[in-house]
Amino acid sequence: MSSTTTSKRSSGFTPARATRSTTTTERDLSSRLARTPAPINTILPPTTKKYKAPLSTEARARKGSTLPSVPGSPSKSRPASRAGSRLGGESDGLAPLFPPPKDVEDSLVDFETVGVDLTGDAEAVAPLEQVAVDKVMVSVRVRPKTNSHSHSAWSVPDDNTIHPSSAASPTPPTASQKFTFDKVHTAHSTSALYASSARPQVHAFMGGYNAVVFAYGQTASGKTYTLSGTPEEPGIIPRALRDIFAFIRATPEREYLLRCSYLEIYNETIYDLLAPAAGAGQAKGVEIQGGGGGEVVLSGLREEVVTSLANVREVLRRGEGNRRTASTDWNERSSRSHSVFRIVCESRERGERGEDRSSTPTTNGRHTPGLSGRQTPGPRLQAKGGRSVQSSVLSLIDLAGSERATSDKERTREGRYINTSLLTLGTVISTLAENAAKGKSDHVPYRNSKLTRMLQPSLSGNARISVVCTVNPDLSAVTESMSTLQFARRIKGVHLNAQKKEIVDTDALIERYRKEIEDLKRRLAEREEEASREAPTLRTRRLSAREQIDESKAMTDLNARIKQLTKLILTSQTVGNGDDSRPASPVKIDFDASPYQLQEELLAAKLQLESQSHQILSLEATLLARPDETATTVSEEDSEKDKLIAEQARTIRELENTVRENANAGPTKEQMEAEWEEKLEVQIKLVKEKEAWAAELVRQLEKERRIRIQLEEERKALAAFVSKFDSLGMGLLSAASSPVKPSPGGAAATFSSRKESRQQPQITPDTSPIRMSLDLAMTSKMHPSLLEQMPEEDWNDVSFEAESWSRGNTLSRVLGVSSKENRPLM
Ligand SMILES: Nc1ncnc2c1ncn2[C@@H]1O[C@H](COP(=O)(O)OP(=O)(O)OP(=O)(O)O)[C@@H](O)[C@H]1O
Repeated sequence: MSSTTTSKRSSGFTPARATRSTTTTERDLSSRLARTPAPINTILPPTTKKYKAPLSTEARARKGSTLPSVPGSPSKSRPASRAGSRLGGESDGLAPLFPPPKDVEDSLVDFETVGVDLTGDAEAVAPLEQVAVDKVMVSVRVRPKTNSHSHSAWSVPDDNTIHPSSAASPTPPTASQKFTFDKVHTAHSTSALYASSARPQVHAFMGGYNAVVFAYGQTASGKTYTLSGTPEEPGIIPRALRDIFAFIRATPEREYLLRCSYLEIYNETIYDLLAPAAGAGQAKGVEIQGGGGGEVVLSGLREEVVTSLANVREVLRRGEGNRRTASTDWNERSSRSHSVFRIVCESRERGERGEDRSSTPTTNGRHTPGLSGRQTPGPRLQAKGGRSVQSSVLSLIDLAGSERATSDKERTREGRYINTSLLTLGTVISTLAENAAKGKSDHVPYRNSKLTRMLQPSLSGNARISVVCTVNPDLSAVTESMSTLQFARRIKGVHLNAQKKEIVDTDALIERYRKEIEDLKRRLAEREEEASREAPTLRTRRLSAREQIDESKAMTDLNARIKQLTKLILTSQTVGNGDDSRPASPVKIDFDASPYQLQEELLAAKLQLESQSHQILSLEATLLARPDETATTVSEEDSEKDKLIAEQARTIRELENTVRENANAGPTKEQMEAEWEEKLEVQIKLVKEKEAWAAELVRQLEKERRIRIQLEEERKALAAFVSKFDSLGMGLLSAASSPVKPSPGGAAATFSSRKESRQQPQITPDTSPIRMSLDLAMTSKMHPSLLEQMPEEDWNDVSFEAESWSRGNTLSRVLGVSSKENRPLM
């Protein structure tokens, strides 16, 4: 069992179901209304027509009814009207005050059966004030047993009496244990209860009286079920709303403005259930102002203008969704607050075209009758002094139930607030009843709780009040049920004196709207008149295009505002059947539109028609011009298209696959970059090494080149010397004295033979700084030594300078001259 406070969302009723039944019945009603003069008000005196239902005590008594009398039921406090006596049958005309339909649908028939045929006789109208009820209407509803095997604690011997059953009390009930009320209900259905206990208040409200209906009782006794109901069994609130709209439809001589508000009193704070933040629990509290004998003003409470049943249902649903409910030891969805659904109704008489009838009095001071030719209380009110608007409030209250302390702290705290406010309500009621019974005027502690303070104007007399006390049939709840019945008995003693409220035109919203509409219409007419004074062509020439657009926009705006305001004011013609399920009429004529606008609309419609017929003609022509093979062409085209589409789809699939594969298979870009960076570094390192090696190689080559040059020079010098030596014949001389035997051919031949065994300077791998034998070998091959490059014949041509040779020990030193100086002599 959850102990959290939550929003109550599901209670309500099924719009569709409620709607269907309404539609049929209300259509019947409309047709009947068209045939017969419409009734003025359901709470007006009756005709001689039959009534099968419970009449008030007095009516029953007068009629000599066989029905048992109802002790303590509402009594008439004022004299019967002339109308009542004149109409015969019912002597005082009060009997149908609580018309008794079998079902809610029948309620609509009541508008006809209750109606008074007053055609042409204004004097026959019974003043509404004179049919005021001066006592609270009290009903008891015993909830059905949840366990069929258990015994009910209560016996209901007739429609008005209740006492403890033998299961609850073995001895016969004493007088104080027998309770008599206006009605005792035991049925599962709310239909009969609504008809007897709430509809009269709803009708009084529509007639200009404040009215209050509230449910009082122990927790889980059925208060919310009675007020809100279920989708299958609508409660008092949805039924009342349906009746309100039916009432407007049946009253063509008046126009209405309806506003709704929905609040709850939780832990002694008032919350607006329609405030946008209400659902989030952040709604600002509502303050009660005034109340000292006058009206209370609920400052900060949002009121929404409603124009249809669907509209008001939406408001109701929204508010119910924001109510605080929680699971308790006794009720799975217990209301943790008192909730109040309020409807404000402003109404006034209307003329033939909706204008203010009160402003067109006839010469004899009376007012022109409406279309139906029937009279309403309106003219009489007007005669009292100037324009007036009736304003009334209907409050439908679902009180939280009294309860014992629970194991849950939060629930106990809530329960304490609930019990305190209910106790205050009980005290207020007791004091009021005592004051009324003993003619006293003791202080009434209205201010001790928000609930009683808010109800002060109603409880102090200025409202029709109906209370439904709900009773739990369980034997375990006898004490609480007894206490509920005692409260019901006490409240029966409270005296009421409800008065109609007439407010001056400036205070009423309906009047403000009507005035604004009239003002807007006047401005529109002025503009039209101005426009019609000039010929259209002249006007078009005089005004610039911009001015024409502005003017047209201003006219449209004026018309839109007029329409908007007109929509808010409900009349029998404009109010829908409420379910919004009937398809809209194809032709909608706005009777409030100006001739100028109607002409404009007509012209636009004609132009649209013309252009549409042109379009149709040209389409027909195109169709005819098409060759017969259209069908095949079309199918071929279609198959081509299909192919193309299939191909495109395949390509897309392939591309998607490729993308997917690529995404899965290959390394990522980052990985590639890292890998390539590594490779690049290796390459750079290699290049650097090669550069270093190349530089070293160049250095070695330079060195070798210098050595070769030197050797070359030495060789040349030597060759020159040898040749010189030979030419001087010194070779033979020396050979004689030399231990070395001169070879045949002289020094040149010796030189030549020695050449063979000559040693070449080599760069070995050991000498290379980088020890790359292969490269070095290749380099040696690529760069052969200069000696090797010298052609063989050159050696033979070499001549030596004998003098140079003789001057030095070593060859170079011997030569001691440049190669140029030692150039061989030719
Ligand atoms: N007349 C009835 N017929 C059938 N079921 C009913 C009737 N009255 C009450 N119930 C059922 O009894 C249960 C309790 O009713 P409900 O919530 O209306 O009590 P409550 O008095 O509003 O309680 P609380 O004060 O805790 O909010 C609900 O399940 C409701 O459907």
